[in-house]
Amino acid sequence: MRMTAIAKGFETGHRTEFSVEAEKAVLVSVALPGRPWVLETDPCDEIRGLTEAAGAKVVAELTQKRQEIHLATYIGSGKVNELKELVEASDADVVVFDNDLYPAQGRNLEKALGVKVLDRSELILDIFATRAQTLESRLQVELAQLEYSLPRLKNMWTHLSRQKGGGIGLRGPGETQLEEDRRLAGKRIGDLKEKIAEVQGRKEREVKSRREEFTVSLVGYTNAGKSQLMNTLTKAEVLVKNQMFSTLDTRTRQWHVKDFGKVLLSDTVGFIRELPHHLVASFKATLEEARQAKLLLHVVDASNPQAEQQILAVTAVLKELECDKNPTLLVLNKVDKVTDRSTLDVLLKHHPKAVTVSGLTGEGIDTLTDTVIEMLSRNFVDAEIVAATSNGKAIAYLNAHAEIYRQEYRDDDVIFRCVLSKHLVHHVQATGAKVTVLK
Ligand SMILES: Nc1nc2c(ncn2[C@@H]2O[C@H](COP(=O)(O)OP(=O)(O)OP(=O)(O)O)[C@@H](O)[C@H]2O)c(=O)[nH]1
Ligand SMILES: [Mg+2]
Repeated sequence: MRMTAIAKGFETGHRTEFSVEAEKAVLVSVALPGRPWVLETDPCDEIRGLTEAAGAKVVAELTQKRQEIHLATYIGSGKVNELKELVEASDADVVVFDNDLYPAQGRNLEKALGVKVLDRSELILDIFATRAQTLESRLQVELAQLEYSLPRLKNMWTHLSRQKGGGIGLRGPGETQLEEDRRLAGKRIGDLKEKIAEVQGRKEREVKSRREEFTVSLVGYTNAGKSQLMNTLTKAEVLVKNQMFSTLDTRTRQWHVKDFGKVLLSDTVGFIRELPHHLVASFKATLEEARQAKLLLHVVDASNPQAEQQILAVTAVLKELECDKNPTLLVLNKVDKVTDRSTLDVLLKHHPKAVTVSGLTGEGIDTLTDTVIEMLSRNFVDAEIVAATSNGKAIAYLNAHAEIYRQEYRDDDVIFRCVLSKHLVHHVQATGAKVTVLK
């Protein structure tokens, strides 16, 4: 089944086999020592949201607490039987695991249950595949899907070849087909990587060309309210939806910040805990704006009981993307929806520098704006720079990196008044120019 999916992917540019549109789904979430949240009041909350985002209808849910996974079927055999009964009673078409399965576990479960089994990564990849609109995100999703499927393909192949052990003359068309699929998949991965590297290079240059501008990126957990905040701040009309992964492509809009000037604000794809690693890697190009932003606004749904864990998940992804050194402001959003004030107080106690807002009602937006101005100004200085007219290095450097608002010549010197990123001051000084910080 997975192979057909891959073969199809070659023609259409994205996989459709795992699409769970209008199907009835049974959810399974397994609590393991590293996944404590499964024990909370609504353990299937997130996987339910994901399944619905993929277009399926949830008909039943099952949870199990385990110390370690069952190697063959992830859950124990008693639970497999219970799950089978549940599948039959609810006439389900698909079982969705909130955990990631080994390829063999997926196959064993499909055999035992008689229905399709998807794991968490496959489900997320499926949502991305059906949402990807631009060429860039389609390439990125296809690469992530192929990379996720390839080991599964390999595994199937070894399994078959072992079965046929020493089978000279027994090599059937099945195996040839598998080898062929594997070869094709490998080649396609290579082609995709090349194309994505091209996109990435173009994107990096494009974003770098805006380096003198004040660039701010909205990042955060999926459904945290990033797009809503973008609309409120810039009067843009990007899609806002109570659905996970509504936004896949980065959108940049001008934000006119009172008393400060023009800022470029970007809305980006949302993150999720246990985000498939391949997806993070292949979405680097889409997240280039965030990687090069002067300031990140980390948007949090403060009304979600799991807000703290979501903050941790986002921080982990930012680290993987090497964005963890960018100045970041934590924005506790959806305060209008917070019913229990004490949960907000706990969040503020852990993150005393955070600001509280509601992208929907506009509450707290002024404070957010003031803090953004303060943070952006803190990283930049107004400077007067005196360089000899023969100091080509300094002049080229300033033209490339500073926002020059006045330039005059005196004797053999050229005098610039400009706004410069603080950490660039010593680079300019290193060229022999004299830098005076004005404020
Ligand atoms: N009550 C309330 N709801 C909000 C607020 N901000 C956003 N929402 C709702 O939350 C849902 C998600 O909002 P989006 O702005 O699409 O979230 P996002 O972070 O862009 O989500 P993805 O693009 O899917 O990652 C929508 O139903 C919004 O109407 C807020 O301040 N208060
Ligand atoms: Mg969005």
